[in-house]
Amino acid sequence: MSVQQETHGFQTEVSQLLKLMTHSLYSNKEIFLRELVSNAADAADKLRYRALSDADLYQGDGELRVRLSVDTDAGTLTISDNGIGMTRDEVIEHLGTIAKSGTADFFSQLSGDAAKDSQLIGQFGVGFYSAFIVADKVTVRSRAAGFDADAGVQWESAGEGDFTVANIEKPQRGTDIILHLREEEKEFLDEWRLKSIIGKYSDHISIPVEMWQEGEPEREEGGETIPATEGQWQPVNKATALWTRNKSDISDEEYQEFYKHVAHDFEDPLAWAHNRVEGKQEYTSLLYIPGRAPFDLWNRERQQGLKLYVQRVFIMDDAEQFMPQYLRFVKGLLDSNDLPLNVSREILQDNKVTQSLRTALTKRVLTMLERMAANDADKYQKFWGEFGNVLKEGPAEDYANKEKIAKLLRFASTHSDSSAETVSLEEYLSRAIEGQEKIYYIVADSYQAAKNSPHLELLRKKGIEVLLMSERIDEWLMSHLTEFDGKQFVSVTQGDLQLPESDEEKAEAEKQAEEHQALLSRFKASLGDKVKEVKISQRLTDSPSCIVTSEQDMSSQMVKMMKAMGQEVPEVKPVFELNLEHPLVAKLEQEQDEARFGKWAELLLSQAMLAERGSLEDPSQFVAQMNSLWLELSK
Ligand SMILES: Nc1ncnc2c1ncn2[C@@H]1O[C@H](COP(=O)(O)OP(=O)(O)OP(=O)(O)O)[C@@H](O)[C@H]1O
Repeated sequence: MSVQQETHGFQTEVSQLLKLMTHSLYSNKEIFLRELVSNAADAADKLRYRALSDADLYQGDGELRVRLSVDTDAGTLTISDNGIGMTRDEVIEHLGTIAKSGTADFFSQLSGDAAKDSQLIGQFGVGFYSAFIVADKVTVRSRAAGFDADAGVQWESAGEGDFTVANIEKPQRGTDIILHLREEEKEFLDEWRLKSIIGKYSDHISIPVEMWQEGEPEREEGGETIPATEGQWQPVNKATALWTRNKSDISDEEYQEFYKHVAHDFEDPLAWAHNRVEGKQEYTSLLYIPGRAPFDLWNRERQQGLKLYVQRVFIMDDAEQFMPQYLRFVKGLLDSNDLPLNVSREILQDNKVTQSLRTALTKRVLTMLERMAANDADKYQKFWGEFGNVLKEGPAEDYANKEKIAKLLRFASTHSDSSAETVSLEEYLSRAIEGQEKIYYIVADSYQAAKNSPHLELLRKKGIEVLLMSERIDEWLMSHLTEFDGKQFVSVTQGDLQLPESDEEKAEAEKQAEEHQALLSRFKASLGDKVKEVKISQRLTDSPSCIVTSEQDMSSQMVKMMKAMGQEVPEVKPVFELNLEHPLVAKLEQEQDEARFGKWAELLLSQAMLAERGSLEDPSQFVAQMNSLWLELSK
């Protein structure tokens, strides 16, 4: 008997997800069981946690477990737990909406191409809704811990546009998920098939997953009477929390499956580190590097962090205090013996134990990445492709580990002709030329702009490698990364390059500066306060001129970034550099007409500004000047 039946529509994204799932996950249908058992285990964890402060919640039933049962006549498979359960409001909220921020954006990216979308959906996680991969109707009966039998609720849906909810009597606490299997999915009624799926995906779940074992009548065997046995629920998984077992007893597959449970991911992780620490601090950690960035990695409201256990008892999901922001992609768990069982987010916030755990775990992740980089370059490259831009936040956030993080960075460079970020700083230094004391880099709007920048000309000629950066985060990174292995970073668009040069070269440069002092002064007089200074360039071979910013000023790239964020930026006057070898500059030196000289000088400056900044304050003036000179020349 049910009362107060209501019909609700699914949130649009849920309807989209349901449609997509049935089309794109057909090749790996059995994962629905992993997802539902994983939810049941989470529900047990949550109840155990709540019961720490209110033992009455167990209502005399503290043996938490999941049970699978089949009804071959009805064609149903039921996954039943005695965990925390759900109230009517919770059922409506949790099984009708997706509570992740950024979900709508995510769905707007889907292409309609099943193969592509199934890749994306793995990033998203399907959880409960995976029930509809194999069922054409799903009934959920739940009763929240702490309520009486008449507070049960029933949810039912055919997975199309809507679901119904009604109040019911439910004698036991917890949740039953009843799958009305599609005609072609009846294989999931088979006991052996179910056992093998549980063995494959759910061995590591810390509560028992049980199936009913029929009793046997009394029988005679070899003249002996074997007494009748009664039917009973039998566990079919190992039911010990994976991280409490010995490393040597755990297979890679088990680690991988456990990852999918804690991370709600579909794909295998790239690497993991499982450590038990005893002594002053006692804890076990199991940390994973995912194989792919989640869809909401850059979403500020995204939940992140480790699952926290205290003495084997689940305390909370997404404990973000144990990892710095720049390692926010790390998944896994921490089981501490030093934190109190009643620990809350507030207590964690400024707690000494938290601090030292965070330091230790950060180090573990960095070591894991170092190992990956050293032992499996391909894998590391995959990691870098997914999470490199997050790791670049590291030097700004974590001063103590700056050098370690710097070693893990990868860049594009003039050494290869590819935009792929593969060059490490150690590799860069191993190719430094004789006398090169600096690490040269350029930050530009795109790889092409960086690669073709006139500022690189002389360095190219001298065979000095330059790191080419063009990600949004790079300017920020470089404002915090000032040296590596005792060598300073130098932006090729800023200040003095301090290139290695011989005594003759030095003497030659000084001589040139003296000889052409008049030209420099003429330029300065003509351009006035449009420029800070006019200099002979050390960087150019092919271009006539370029602008650079002096070391104390904000770089052009930083100015652009601040402006894009709507910030006021003080005007930065460029240093104007001339290439004396260039015929245009040589010609100008001969120019007698001061007015004409002025026009040429302006034009050169505008060109250099355009090449460096990508835009001009007054583009139409530039065009007019150009046209007028052109006309004059063509006379
Ligand atoms: N067996 C259950 N007992 C109690 N609550 C449950 C159960 N199954 C699901 N829920 C509730 O429904 C919510 C949604 O479940 P769902 O599996 O869709 O997402 P999730 O587990 O939060 O994350 P993911 O989608 O990544 O698996 C859960 O967070 C939980 O609150």
